[in-house]
Amino acid sequence: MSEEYVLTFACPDRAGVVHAISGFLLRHGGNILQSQQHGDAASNRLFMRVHFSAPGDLAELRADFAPTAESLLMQWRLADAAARPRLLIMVSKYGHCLNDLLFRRRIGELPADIPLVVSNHPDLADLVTSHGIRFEHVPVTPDTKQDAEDRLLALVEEHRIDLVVLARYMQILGDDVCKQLDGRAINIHHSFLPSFKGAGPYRQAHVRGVKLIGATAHYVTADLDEGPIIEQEVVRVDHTFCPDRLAAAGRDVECLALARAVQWHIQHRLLLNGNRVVVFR
Ligand SMILES: Nc1nc2c(c(=O)[nH]1)N[C@@H](CN(C=O)c1ccc(C(=O)N[C@@H](CCC(=O)O)C(=O)O)cc1)CN2
Repeated sequence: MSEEYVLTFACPDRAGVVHAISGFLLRHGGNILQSQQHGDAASNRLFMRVHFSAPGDLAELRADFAPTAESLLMQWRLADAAARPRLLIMVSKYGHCLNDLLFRRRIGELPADIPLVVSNHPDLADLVTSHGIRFEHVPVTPDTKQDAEDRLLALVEEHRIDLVVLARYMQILGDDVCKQLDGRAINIHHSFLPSFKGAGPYRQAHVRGVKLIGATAHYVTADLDEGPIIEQEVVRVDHTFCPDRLAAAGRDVECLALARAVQWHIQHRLLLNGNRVVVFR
């Protein structure tokens, strides 16, 4: 019986890479469903995403592909396209992005399991439990920050989490957590980065008198709001918008940018290229 898989890789760009991929697929009776590639001139690296169907199993495919990947100096991943990833969502007091993701999961648009939601405030417990999902309140103070982050990593391990989603979580994660979650944590920043990093971007935007505000979904790194950008969305504003109205206008674009980024990550459409992201939409 054929299963569906997604092969993603990056490697030094050279003649013969696509030939090697097609040879691998032919050996396994593979049928390409979607293939995308990007040749990055600056780094002379080739990025590819190949969605294909093939009989056989993941372990067998991985074992057969490994020597090819090694010979081409590939950074690669071969995933089961039907596997349901496990998400841990983190939130503070603003629940619009959390609510949007929970709704998308409930209607089947977001094909992922959400074993639990973690928050440093109790405010959104009812929303989470109304979806039948565990809510874990992990308060954060300067004295408890390390314990809170240890707890987070323990929960990630205990629940076999594939992706941590910071859905307007308003605490800065420490260097160790960021290292442990490298490439596996996405944040929604409520500005059109690189403008207005850090706290209070809508207040900053109001002071600056901007005519566009936006939201940026990015991978989390130790450098606050500097992580590789995955998706951005903007909305027009004007001089009549106070900071609260800017925040209200921003809510929809925050939800949209984050939902797209999470969806693309779990569909294996995102490949890191240094501090940039190749997005095979
Ligand atoms: N290591 C990282 N941690 C976090 C990131 C990140 O990119 N790297 N993104 C933030 C989210 N964020 C903006 O999107 C953000 C959150 C919090 C702050 C901030 O100054 N927080 C204060 C406390 C605020 C409060 O208690 O209400 C602080 O931590 O001192 C700025 C930006 C999530 N974490």
